[in-house]
Amino acid sequence: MSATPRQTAPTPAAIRAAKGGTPLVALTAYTTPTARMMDGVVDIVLVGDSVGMVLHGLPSTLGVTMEMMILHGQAVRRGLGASLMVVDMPFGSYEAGPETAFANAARLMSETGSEAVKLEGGRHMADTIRFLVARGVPVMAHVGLTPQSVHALGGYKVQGRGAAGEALIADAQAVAEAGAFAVVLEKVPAALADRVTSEVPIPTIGIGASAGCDGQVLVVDDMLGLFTEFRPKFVKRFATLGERAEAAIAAYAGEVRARTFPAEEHTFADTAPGETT
Ligand SMILES: Nc1nc(=O)c2c([nH]1)NC[C@@H]1CN(c3ccc(C(=O)N[C@@H](CCC(=O)O)C(=O)O)cc3)CN21
Ligand SMILES: CC(C)C(=O)C(=O)O
Ligand SMILES: [Mg+2]
Repeated sequence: MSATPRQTAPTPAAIRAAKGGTPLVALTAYTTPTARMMDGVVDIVLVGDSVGMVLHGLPSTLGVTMEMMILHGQAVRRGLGASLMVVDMPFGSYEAGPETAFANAARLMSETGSEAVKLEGGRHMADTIRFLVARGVPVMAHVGLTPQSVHALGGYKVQGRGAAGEALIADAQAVAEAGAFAVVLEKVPAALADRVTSEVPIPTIGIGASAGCDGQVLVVDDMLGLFTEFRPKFVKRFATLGERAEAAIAAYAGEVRARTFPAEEHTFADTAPGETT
């Protein structure tokens, strides 16, 4: 939406209205300092349930709880003032029905201060999205590869290839018609992502989709090279901070063992005029 850092956060309505313009920039964040680094530089900050895999070592997003999303959401909120904050609804918190979904969405928003929630699913979640939107909960939808369905899908596979493309378009149309202000398209063929983007009236936010989407999202630890357990093809490493961190930790261990750290500059004399620390 803007090249220079934004001063105020866009509203969900502004995100919706940005369809077809300058691509929307989204990233995940899970902590205050990371949120501060991206505040106003990106349009949307997503407290993704990927936090379970990225920061907690879980094997999938299925074990992520409301309590985890609330704790990380509160941390991110403290670091943000000029980007829209969206919190993922965790597995099990919205699928049973609209009422349960509303209770949990309201809890996420009231306890974290987020402006919106995101949930996974297309046509089968349309009634729930409509219910939430009618009650003041802005909803970002997520179709294509929906990681909370990893076992039902049989892995983190490309979705919507061949004849399955029509069903994916119907999913994206359904969430738009239900009132979602944007939709994440994950791991779908580029040509399908372009078709969804041209046919669906809300912004498409791609991850493993296409540059033709109305915006892009990545997991921040992936693009910084901090998370290296697995690397989907759609991840570009804009930095290799993990390697640099490992080198720094090894250097520290070496200097401690060689007694070269701490050096004199890191230690304190018994008396020092004017020194208070
Ligand atoms: N660090 C991280 N990045 C993500 O993008 C991410 C998470 N965690 N956790 C939640 C979900 C899981 N996601 C994933 C996970 C794996 C692939 C993937 O492409 N995995 C394999 C292929 C597996 C297969 O084809 O069955 C790969 O090639 O790396 C894609 C999205 C996206 N989300
Ligand atoms: C990758 C994004 C879209 C997500 O859902 C997450 O980080 O959990
Ligand atoms: Mg997620």
